[in-house]
Amino acid sequence: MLRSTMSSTALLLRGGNIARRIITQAQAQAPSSSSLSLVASSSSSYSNDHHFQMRWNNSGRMMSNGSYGESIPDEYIEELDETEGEWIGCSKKFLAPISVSSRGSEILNNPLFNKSSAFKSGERDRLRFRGLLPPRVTNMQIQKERVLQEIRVEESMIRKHVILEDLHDTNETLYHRILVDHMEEMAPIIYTPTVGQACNEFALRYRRPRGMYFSADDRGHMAAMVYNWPQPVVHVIVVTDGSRILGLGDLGANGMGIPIGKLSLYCAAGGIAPHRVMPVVLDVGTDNEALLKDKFYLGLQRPRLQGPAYYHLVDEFIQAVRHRWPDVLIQFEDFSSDKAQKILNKYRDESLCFNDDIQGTGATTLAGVLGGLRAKGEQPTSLGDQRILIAGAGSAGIGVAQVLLQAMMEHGRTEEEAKKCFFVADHLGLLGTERLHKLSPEQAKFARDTDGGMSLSDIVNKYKPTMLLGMTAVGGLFTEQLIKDMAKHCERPIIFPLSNPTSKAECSAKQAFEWTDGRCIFASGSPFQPVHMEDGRIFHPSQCNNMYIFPGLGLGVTLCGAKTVSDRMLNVAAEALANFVTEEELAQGKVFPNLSTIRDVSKKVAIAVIEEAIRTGQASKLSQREIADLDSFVSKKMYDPIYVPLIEKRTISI
Ligand SMILES: NC(=O)C1=CN([C@@H]2O[C@H](COP(=O)(O)OP(=O)(O)OC[C@H]3O[C@@H](n4cnc5c(N)ncnc54)[C@H](OP(=O)(O)O)[C@@H]3O)[C@@H](O)[C@H]2O)C=CC1
Ligand SMILES: CC(=O)C(=O)O
Ligand SMILES: [Mg+2]
Repeated sequence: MLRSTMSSTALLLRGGNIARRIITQAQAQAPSSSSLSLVASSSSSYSNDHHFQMRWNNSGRMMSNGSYGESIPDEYIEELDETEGEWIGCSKKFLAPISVSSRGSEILNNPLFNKSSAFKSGERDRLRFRGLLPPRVTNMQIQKERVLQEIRVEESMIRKHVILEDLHDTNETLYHRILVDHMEEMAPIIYTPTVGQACNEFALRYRRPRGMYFSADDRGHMAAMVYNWPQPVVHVIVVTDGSRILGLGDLGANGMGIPIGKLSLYCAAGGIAPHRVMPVVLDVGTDNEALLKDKFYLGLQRPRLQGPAYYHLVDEFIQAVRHRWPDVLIQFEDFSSDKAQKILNKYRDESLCFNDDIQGTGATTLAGVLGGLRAKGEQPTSLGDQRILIAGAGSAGIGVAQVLLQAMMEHGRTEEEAKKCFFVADHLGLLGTERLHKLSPEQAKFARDTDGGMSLSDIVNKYKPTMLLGMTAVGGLFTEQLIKDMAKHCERPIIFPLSNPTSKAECSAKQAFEWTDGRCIFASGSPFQPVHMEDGRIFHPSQCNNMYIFPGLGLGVTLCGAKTVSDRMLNVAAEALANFVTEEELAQGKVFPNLSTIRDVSKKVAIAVIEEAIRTGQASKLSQREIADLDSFVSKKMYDPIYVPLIEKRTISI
């Protein structure tokens, strides 16, 4: 955008490219200007909130915020000239420099700032590490190719994971660039299924600190401990107590791999800046016998805290982080189901938090189910006509049931009518009212008056469900007979084995397609390869994983300043995700968009969530101008991993 007056020209720019060329362009357009102003909104890197101005006058003098000026150093211009970037709209994208107080090897050892061989010669001099790097300067593209080559020649998924996490610990910008550009290939490495193995082997492979640990021994210290975190502002925390990591059970402090993996997705898929996230393990001990005896295990080797002592510890942690960062979003992740719902119920109305396994999974599955109905040529309103068998009555199973129930009610069903659509089973069979006293209030809602204890197989044959959703963490639970019975009663059954990692999936994609002769609509928690049938048909399984919801949900609520995460927000997030699936994808049997589009998905989810926040008066941070163009506002705020010029703090302060 170019604003011009008689005496000055201001360019409003975003992102990054070449300062000198911008100035030249502006001079050409406004040759009579006596001064030029570049207003660079640094949404591009490091920050969702840095915003500063740099001004140059026509004789090449640079003034920061108009108040202080000096000549632009030649090497600085040269460096910006060489910077990669792209044009945005009619204007040049400008890389807003980051001023740093560190120097020399401190910068090279800081993964947020390090660019390794991509540091230009001017930066090497100014920041005093000339000679500490090999002389040849390469760009990010070359670096990316080298890492991709290293990953691709490696066959073991865990070794690929190690390569990527090493990069994460040394150069976050390159790490996130690779995730953004190759999400489909990288997600199974940094996330499910490989993150399961990474957690199992976390202590063995421990290298560098990442995240924070609050342990049972830290009681009374947490309010002070939060100030040990080096970043002044945190937007998103993912916290686990390690008690139910994927479907792998109690992994104690080894569960740290999950918050780290989820937050990588927050940055790459959701556009939250990496220095604004904090992975956390609440180490309350472990009941995993093997870990209690493992000499390499790094968590507390004692039984888990239980009862009031456990909840006091959780509370101390929440109060501590809220004290330092009142607006931070807390995502509860992989807490065992007995604790998960209680913690959520306690904090959900008073602070910005949600439980990903309950609510994120619920919203994601709703989107998949709506996609499935579309694929069958049915309207969303037909949701309330479905018969839904949910195997697994833990956080995930009940979370999905709650979100689907809510959606049915939004489509006009009463709660009593909607509840009749559900058949929820645990390892004792169908939840029935005869064991209400043993069920949580959330489970009790789905208990049926008749047939309590009925097996999955009997439920399928008696009630002829149209959907079979698995959240049991029991690999192979969906047998050939069960799936064939589903297909006998329903032309196009929706079959979602959602347990993670792959070894815990209730059935594989190949099994589901083969046993239904290709008629099922399939999605799984962990990814499966396309299935090639003997008759030559190819089926494309989708991945139904909460990664499609939480990054956008988090982006939306943190950008708009929401105080809580409401049920409606989950519902609109699910609809935004469902609407993103194209007719072409549906025709291929996919009910989720391709992972390569996940940043766009997250943007749409964030916008839907913000619109809901605006509707309910929760969007306290937004100006009228931002509200008027949410698409551009959210796009601008999304972190994009590109190298930003580093300058010494004394030159310009942000
Ligand atoms: N795809 C995704 O996005 C997500 C997937 N998940 C996955 O879902 C799974 C479950 O998570 P969560 O709910 O927290 O775990 P829980 O352990 O709390 O729940 C598991 C449930 O499965 C039941 N179950 C166990 N065996 C059987 C059986 N043979 N038949 C029927 N039900 C059985 C358990 O019953 P009982 O209590 O009686 O033993 C329990 O109700 C995990 O594998 C997790 O990775 C979770 C979140 C998101
Ligand atoms: C995906 C996820 O959150 C889980 O399996 O727990
Ligand atoms: Mg989880």
